Amino acid sequence: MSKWLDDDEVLVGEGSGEAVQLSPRARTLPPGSPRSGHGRSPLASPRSREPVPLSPLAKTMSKAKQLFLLCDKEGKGFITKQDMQRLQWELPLTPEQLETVFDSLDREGNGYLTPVEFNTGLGEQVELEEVTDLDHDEAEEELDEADFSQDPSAVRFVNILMELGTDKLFKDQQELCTLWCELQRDRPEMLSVLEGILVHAVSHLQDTMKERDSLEQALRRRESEHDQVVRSIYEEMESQIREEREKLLAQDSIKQKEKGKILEEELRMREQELENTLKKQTELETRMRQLSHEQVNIKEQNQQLQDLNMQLQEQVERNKEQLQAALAQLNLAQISNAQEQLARQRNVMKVSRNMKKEKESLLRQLEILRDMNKRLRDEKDAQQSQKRTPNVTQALQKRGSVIGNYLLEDKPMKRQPCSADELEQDKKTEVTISSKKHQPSCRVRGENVEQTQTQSKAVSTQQVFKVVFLGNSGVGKSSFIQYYCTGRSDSKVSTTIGIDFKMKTITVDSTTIILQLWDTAGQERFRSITEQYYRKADGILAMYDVTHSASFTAVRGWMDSIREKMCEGAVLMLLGNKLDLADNQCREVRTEEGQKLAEQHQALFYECSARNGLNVEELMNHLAGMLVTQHERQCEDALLLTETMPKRSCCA
Ligand SMILES: Nc1nc2c(ncn2[C@@H]2O[C@H](COP(=O)(O)OP(=O)(O)OP(=O)(O)O)[C@@H](O)[C@H]2O)c(=O)[nH]1
Repeated sequence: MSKWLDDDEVLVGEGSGEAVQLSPRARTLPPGSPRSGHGRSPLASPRSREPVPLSPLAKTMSKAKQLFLLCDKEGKGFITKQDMQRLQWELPLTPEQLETVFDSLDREGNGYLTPVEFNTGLGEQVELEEVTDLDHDEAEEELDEADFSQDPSAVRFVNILMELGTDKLFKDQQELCTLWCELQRDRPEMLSVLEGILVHAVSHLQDTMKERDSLEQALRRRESEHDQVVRSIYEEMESQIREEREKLLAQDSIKQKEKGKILEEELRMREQELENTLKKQTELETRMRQLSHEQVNIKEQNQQLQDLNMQLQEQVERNKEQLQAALAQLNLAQISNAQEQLARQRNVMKVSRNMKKEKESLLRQLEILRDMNKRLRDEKDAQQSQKRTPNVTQALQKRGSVIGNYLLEDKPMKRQPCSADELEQDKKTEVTISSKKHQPSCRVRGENVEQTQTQSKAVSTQQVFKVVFLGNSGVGKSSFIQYYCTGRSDSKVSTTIGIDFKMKTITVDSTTIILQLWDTAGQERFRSITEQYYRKADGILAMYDVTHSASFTAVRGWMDSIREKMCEGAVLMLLGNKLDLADNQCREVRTEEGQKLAEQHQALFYECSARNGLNVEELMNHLAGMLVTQHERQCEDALLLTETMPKRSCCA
């Protein structure tokens, strides 16, 4: 144990583990001491000036303290069973033995050892060993005593010591005995001095020992008090630490709860975001699938289009070839067209020449009519005057009213030619017509002029009405006229070029009238010619094909144009032809549409068939009646106008 302490220090104490340093006390012999003893007794020994060796207990305490510090490396102030295991490198003990030592030291059984418990317990254990060691030393001393008991002087000295009661004080009695023997032999006078010194020393030693004992007791008391104080401080500190720990735990738990709530909220938000993200992902995947599907479709379509493109390119090539062939044909057609156009121009020139001639003839007819009108007035005046003076009649007649002569002689009037060419070409179709009002006769061209009624009497009731047929090419104008005039239908009717006409004589309410049926060409190129004819027509028949909507669309234009240019008082009729085909799902123009258009233009409306003659007769009778009525109204108006006008101006 001396290796842990300096030689001049003494550690005493028990339980607390804290050694109390006592100042080294010089235990010197009085001056003049002959020689120092051998080791153990301080008396008259040269080594008595050396520091007093430590007591076993102090050494134990010091050792215990160091062992405790070794275990409590962290400086906790106590050690556990695990800390105790660190001593297995310092002490020759196994871990199990160390555990046993710990259990024996931990008398309270709380699982840890304070420094007091450790040092006290260890000290007690070491004391037992010391006691054992002391017994061993005593045995050795007894052996030594046995050595010097043979000397009578030594025996005597021992007896003296025993008498003094110091036999227990000096453990190294052999040196004293040797000193005693040497003094007795060499300086017997010094024996009394030695004895005095011994007595003095003994008393001093005894006092010192008593003082030491009292100090040790005081020290133990203080140590126990200190231990108690330290223990109470420890306990207080432990309770404070526990409270603080609980407080901290409580604060931590509140904070952790708040943090937990925040984290839960955050977690919820994250979950929401995650759900949204997952939804978006699902949508995107769906969209991706759709897109890929569409892409596949588009690829297929692309492929198809490429194939189609190839086919089209091939077709284009073929078409190019065909186009070139067509161009060649077109050139040929253009040449033939130019030739045809020349021929048409010639025809137009011819027609216009005819029209000019017709105009001149009409003018001449007008002149004749005026002339006749004048004569009729003269005759009327003559008749009136004859009524008043019957003898005058004969004279007037004689004076020569041309009309009167014609009437008396029953001589037919010479007709004025409508068209010079036509009159020359077809002389056999002459018809002599006259009227009560002495309308002039006229000669017309026509293949089927029907003379239904001719009266041999001088006064004829026949009137001529000019009826013009209009409409697109192919609607059946020529066929209609053909059927009306002949009562037959002909499927092979050639298209009309320019103008053609036929005549038909009919009787309406005992009035015989002649209908001049003007058949116009429906082709657009003759439009300007046809317009000339319906300007002065008495009746206009605008025709369309009920099985051909384009013809109905065209007839609207015709109707507008007719309305603009037709004479006042002329009768307008809208005709839907080819009614025989309307039942075979071929009808393209409904009856209501035709009626509506007719109403818009204040026109009569019929649907008919030039093939089977449906409604043909009826509508023409209706038209004729309207014409007669209209004519009579015009005549009445004219008569009224004439009567109201002064005679001079009338004649003029
Ligand atoms: N089924 C049927 N066919 C008709 C009728 N009317 C005329 N057609 C036929 O229609 C075709 C044309 O008839 P056209 O009389 O030449 O016609 P369009 O209006 O005179 O013709 P353009 O002279 O060119 O103005 C002929 O083949 C006729 O047979 C009808 O009522 N019924």
